[in-house]
Amino acid sequence: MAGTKALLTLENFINGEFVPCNSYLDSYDPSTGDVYCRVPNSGKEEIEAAVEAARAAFPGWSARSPQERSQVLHRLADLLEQSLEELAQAESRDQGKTITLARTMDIPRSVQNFRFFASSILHHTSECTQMDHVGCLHYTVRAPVGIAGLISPWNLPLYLLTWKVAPAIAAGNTVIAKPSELTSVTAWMMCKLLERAGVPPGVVNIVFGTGPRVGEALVSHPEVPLISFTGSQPTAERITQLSAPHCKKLSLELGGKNPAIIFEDANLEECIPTTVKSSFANQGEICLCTSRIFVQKSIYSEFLEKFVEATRMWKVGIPSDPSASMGALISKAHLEKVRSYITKARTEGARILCGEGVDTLSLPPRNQAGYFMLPTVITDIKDDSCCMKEEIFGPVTCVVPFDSEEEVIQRANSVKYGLAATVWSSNVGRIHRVAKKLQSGLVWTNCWLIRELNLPFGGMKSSGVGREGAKDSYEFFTEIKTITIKH
Ligand SMILES: NC(=O)C1=CN([C@@H]2O[C@H](COP(=O)(O)OP(=O)(O)OC[C@H]3O[C@@H](n4cnc5c(N)ncnc54)[C@H](O)[C@@H]3O)[C@@H](O)[C@H]2O)C=CC1
Ligand SMILES: N/C(=C\C=C\C(=O)O)C(=O)O
Repeated sequence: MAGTKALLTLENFINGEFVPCNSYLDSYDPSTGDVYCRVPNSGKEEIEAAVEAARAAFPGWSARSPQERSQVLHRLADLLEQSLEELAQAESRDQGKTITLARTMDIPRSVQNFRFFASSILHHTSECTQMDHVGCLHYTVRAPVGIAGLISPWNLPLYLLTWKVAPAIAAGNTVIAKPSELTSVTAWMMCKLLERAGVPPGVVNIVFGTGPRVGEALVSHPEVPLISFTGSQPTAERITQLSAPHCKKLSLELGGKNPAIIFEDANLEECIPTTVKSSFANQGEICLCTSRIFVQKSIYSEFLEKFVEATRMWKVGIPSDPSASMGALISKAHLEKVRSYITKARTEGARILCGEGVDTLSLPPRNQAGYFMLPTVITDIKDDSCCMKEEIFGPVTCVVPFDSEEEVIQRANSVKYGLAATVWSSNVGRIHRVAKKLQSGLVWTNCWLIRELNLPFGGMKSSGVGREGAKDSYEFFTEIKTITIKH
């Protein structure tokens, strides 16, 4: 444990109050490798206290009208927006992402998550059918499920936490959230705003700590009937096992091995910068990032040359540098894992065209121990290489050629994941055909990461179970009942 004097020390937020913990974890600044924060190392005891608070708050909160809950969400969105700069600085320091990304994407999207669900909760309708021949009318009603367990990852900390908290409380649930132990700061900062927004004590409880300890205590708790999780596939498997004895409702948003398919009639002027971004945004630490680029043979050489040139312009810098496109990776262990894939690719005879081991990264002396690496492009790699099959979750992308539409669809679908694909072509018929055949929950054509929050978000195959979005999140966070009236 590092010296604790100047360290930022977080506390759990239970029943509307900050509560100290008797044990703490070190949290690192990814840009320097220094410990700068202490995160509560909570366990069963803290989960018990949070469950008690959430249970007590449920009758009052769930009885409020959607309009009343909506107003609270709007107030919270406004307060987050007023703190945008402070939150962006904190997110960038805690996660290693650039300040520019935190300012323009993470925090604005967190604000938008509350505004979006504050609005969408007002517009749901229920179903009604009639059976005149037996004198019956049938209709459905929905009710909040109860205490929602929300587990979020380290790559988009506040963005993904609020994407769960907002729909859960909008629908009338009370929540216990567990952010990643690697990036807990902005969740803790949000807790400071809850009372002013009018969130009653116990409606939002945030308990910090590790997955195996506090995460499992939350998942296993019999009074938490639903778990919404975003993270890795092995953790999802564990959560599924622990939930099974209780038949919990599960929403699992997992990883990807996302293909970009680039046909010879693609507009490369748009495709290249967007594919650099889709490969390396947030250090490649977004489940939607591209990591396999299939390019039609006739334009392969041209694409590769221009893509590598554009990748070399994707500036790696310290997170606080507003001109940087990429900051530091989340942790030393993760950096080593990502690098190990490049070593494996090299051993298999693949070529590294730029980045790790090819180009030189220059950093200020203070940041030499930070978790930085250059965006890396691999080619001459086989489809069955681990770099083409496994989620690397870092700034590494593979580029390979293809001949025909049928072939590329089959190769794009040949991994266990099915989250997000991009297709680049100016032939609209082909775009529809290919998009339809891809085993992918999301297909972006001639663009990437343009989000329509109303529509279903999520993956197929090992990329997850369930969808999130206006209607999908509402359905997940409520139980439906069918009522029959004989008249
Ligand atoms: N959204 C995504 O697709 C993400 C994918 N990943 C992938 O996962 C790999 C490992 O990253 P991790 O941080 O270890 O991801 P993870 O899946 O272990 O962590 C995500 C969240 O789950 C919690 N958690 C971990 N074990 C748990 C358990 N047994 N019960 C309940 N909660 C648990 C963590 O504390 C964190 O809050 C990454 O290299 C990346 O490939 C990681 C984060 C996000
Ligand atoms: N779930 C993830 C990203 C979601 C993005 C969005 O909702 O826009 C992830 O990277 O884990």
